[in-house]
Amino acid sequence: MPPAPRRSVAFAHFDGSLPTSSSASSSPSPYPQTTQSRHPSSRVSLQGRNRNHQHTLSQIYSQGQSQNRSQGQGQSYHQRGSESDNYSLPDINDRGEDDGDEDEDSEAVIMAIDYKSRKIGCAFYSMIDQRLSLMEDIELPTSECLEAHEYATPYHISIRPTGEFSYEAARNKLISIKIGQADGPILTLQTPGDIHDIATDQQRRGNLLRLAGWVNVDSKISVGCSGVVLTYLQRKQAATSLTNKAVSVAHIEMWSMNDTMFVNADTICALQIFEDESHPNFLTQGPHGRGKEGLSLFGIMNLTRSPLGHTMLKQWFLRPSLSIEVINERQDSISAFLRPDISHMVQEIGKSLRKIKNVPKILASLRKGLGREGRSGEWSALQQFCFYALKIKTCLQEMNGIGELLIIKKVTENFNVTSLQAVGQMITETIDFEESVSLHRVVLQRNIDEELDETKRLYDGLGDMLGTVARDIARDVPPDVATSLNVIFFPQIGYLIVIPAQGSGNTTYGLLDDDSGGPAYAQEGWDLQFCTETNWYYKNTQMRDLDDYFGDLYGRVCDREIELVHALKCRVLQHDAALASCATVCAELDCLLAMAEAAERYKFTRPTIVTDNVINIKGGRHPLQELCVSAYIENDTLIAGGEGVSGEMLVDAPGNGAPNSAGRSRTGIANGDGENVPSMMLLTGPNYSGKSVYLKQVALIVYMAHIGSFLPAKDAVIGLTDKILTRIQTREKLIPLKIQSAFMIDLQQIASSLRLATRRSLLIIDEFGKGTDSSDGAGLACSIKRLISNIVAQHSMGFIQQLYRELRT
Ligand SMILES: Nc1ncnc2c1ncn2[C@@H]1O[C@H](COP(=O)(O)OP(=O)(O)OP(=O)(O)O)[C@@H](O)[C@H]1O
Repeated sequence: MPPAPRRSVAFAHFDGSLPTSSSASSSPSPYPQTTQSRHPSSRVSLQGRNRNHQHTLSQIYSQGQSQNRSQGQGQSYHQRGSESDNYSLPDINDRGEDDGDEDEDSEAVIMAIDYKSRKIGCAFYSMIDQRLSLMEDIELPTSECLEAHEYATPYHISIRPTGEFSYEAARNKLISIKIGQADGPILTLQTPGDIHDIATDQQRRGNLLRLAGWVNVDSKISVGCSGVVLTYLQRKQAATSLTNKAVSVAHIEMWSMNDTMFVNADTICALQIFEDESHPNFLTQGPHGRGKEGLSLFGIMNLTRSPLGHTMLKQWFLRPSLSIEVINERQDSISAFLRPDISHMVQEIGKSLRKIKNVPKILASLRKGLGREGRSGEWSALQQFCFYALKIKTCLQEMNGIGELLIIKKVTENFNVTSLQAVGQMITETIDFEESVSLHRVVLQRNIDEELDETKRLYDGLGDMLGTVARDIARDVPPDVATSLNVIFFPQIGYLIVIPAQGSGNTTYGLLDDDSGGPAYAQEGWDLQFCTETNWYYKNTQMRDLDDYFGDLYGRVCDREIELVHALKCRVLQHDAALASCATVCAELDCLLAMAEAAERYKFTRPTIVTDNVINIKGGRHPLQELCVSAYIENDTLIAGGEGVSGEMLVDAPGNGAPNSAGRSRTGIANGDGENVPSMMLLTGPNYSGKSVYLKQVALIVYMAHIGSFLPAKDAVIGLTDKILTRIQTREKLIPLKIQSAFMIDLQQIASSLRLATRRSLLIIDEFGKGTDSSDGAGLACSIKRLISNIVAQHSMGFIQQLYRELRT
């Protein structure tokens, strides 16, 4: 794994448009609250830019304090920031004149971004509404690893020292400050010196509990980023002496990226989307060892053939899409790849994909410069990639009737035949793979360079030549020494005469007459270089002539080969962009083929994705449970968010032996046929009747629909759903302070879910309140139902599994 880039922080001043989020404050947000209406500029500042330049995520953005501010100052800020990790924040006083412009400052957004252990976290503070927003930590697979790059950005960037990103320090900072009244600021930032004296232990505990209800304190990297932002604000406040204008945090919230469904760690865990099992091999266990996918949705659907496909599919699973175009496009491709008449072609493409290695990683390694000339395995992987990419393109072109697919368009545009052929040919003509394997280094073909060929020829004949020289020298030595005299070549030392050490019965001749371990023979003019137990090594004039004339032939071969491989690398890297984009499309193709294969294997069907706020599943199944029971009973679901009126439906548990009961609809929302469609469902039933499985089944089906997959259902109409929120499992171990009871964790989970829920969220609640007295639990369930009804009044969709019979009666 490449070393994690150093941590960093962004200080950004956007135009005031932010991604949507659910706030801890009840005050109306000036920003659009629906996914559809998110301001595009927030994507430019965070997603748009960083999607193209993932590397820059490890840097710090601070958009020009204003676009008008002198460029020189912005640049020097940037440069100073890039000089050293220890670069301190811009001297606020230095910028005093500019900061005098309070209007500009009041619209500033300060953002911190951190990348650590393959996860990225982010937090930002918006001056305009005193809002501190934290992101769920997002996993970035290795191929997307961040590298520090210099980009010309319209932001002020400062790389901050690692210490400022400390999770503990950030959490302590958040909980150490007095939290204001509901209608006042949540946090009032004091100067750094004051901060720890403010809250009592009891207040700190209370603050932590409240904080855990607002944001996911398990998103450690984002929490660390929020600490950096707060530190910046504190310093700024201290430096500008705006004592009468204390910096306050009025809202704390979670935010998610545009066009991505919000699925937090609780949901991923509760729905078994990923399931890390420690590897059976002891050596690969541990914090940095590779895990093993257990029984999980990703585990059963990851039928990708290439490492690139695996990585991309994981990304698709981690970030389900909210773009109906993206989802439909994936579904179209899956439908096409399932056509029986092209199945043999699809198989061929699958075989080709299997041969494709992690090309972006190889290219990144080649890009790193001199000394990184690639191993023969990497060159072979690139060569194979070119060959199989061309084969895939040919196969796709031969498939009739699927030319309209976007993936085909992408293949046509991104599989640059000229580049692929050129790179493939260059590598084939240059590298001798058989020799490379046997010699464990990159060996080049003959006939590509005269100098290399000549040196190799000399090197190949070196053994004979040295034999001739040895025989020549042997003429002048006693016969019994001549038989064992030799001439050899040592790298670095050069050509040497080898005389055996004096053995038993040997006579000592010449200069040396030591009969205890000396050489068998030595001549005048022979300079001793070194000796071992068995041999003595000399240089004479002849050896020196050989050194001068031939030198280190092997070294010359290797040096020349390195030069030529470097030249090859430079030529190949001219096609870098073409190869990288081709690899990305191959990964996408691999994911689509994997989803098509999963659809066929598990009998999934194509859903209809709509913008209406509805979930209508006919004959739905739980994709994992159905693999574990001999006969899985299918169940229907119909809920919808409607205009104005909230609806709820009381249904009996679907049962694991009987088909889903119809359910008695109460105040439902009328659908097109005049029937009432509930927007909330309360599910009751005896133990072991399949309630939990049913709830998870619905959530999983909605989740899978947003990945673009086919679904385990006879038929489904799924409305775009911005969040899947769950209160299913109590994940005690992730809460860092042991001041919460299991019941408190339940309450926090439900509190944060209710806070995050919007009109298009799916909320699943199972076994809530079981940690307390049953009458208290029933009361809590009732109040939560009422709260949900309020959200439902804003047209959200929700499920509650009600465990209390009291409520039913
Ligand atoms: N639709 C189904 N078809 C077949 N088997 C099912 C179905 N749904 C659930 N099961 C099986 O029934 C068992 C019980 O399911 P589940 O845990 O969801 O019940 P429950 O009602 O939530 O139980 P409890 O009230 O004890 O929490 C599971 O082992 C599951 O495999």
